[in-house]
Amino acid sequence: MASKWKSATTPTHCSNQKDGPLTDHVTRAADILKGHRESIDRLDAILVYTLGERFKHTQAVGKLKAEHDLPPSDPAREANQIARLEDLASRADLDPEFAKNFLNFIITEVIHHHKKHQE
Ligand SMILES: O=C(O)C(=O)C[C@]1(C(=O)O)C=C[C@@H](O)C=C1
Repeated sequence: MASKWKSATTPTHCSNQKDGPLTDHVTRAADILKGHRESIDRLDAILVYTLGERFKHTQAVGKLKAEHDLPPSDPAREANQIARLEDLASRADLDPEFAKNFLNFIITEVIHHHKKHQE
């Protein structure tokens, strides 16, 4: 039975003979897929290390806020960050709505950490 992957990479004009043009296409597609996946893995590592760095700073901010009795959240700062990220996202060919949701997701976690500092 033909797999989903095979059908997605097999041109309609391709012959089904063993070791023929079909094999070439499949091998080429597998190489291309491997290259993309290697890039994706590198970029995922960058994302994880970048987030780790960001949380180091926000943990320090959380401590500072707790020590000085400052509120965990700063809606004005968040509005600026979101506007800036939406602009960056459009220039980076990333959906601005996705960028906004992603930042909000992270900030929600940060505020949760900040509140723990204040307990
Ligand atoms: O800049 C702050 O005051 C933070 O606490 C950091 C941060 C953020 O994660 O960027 C988190 C919560 C605030 O509402 C705004 C921004």
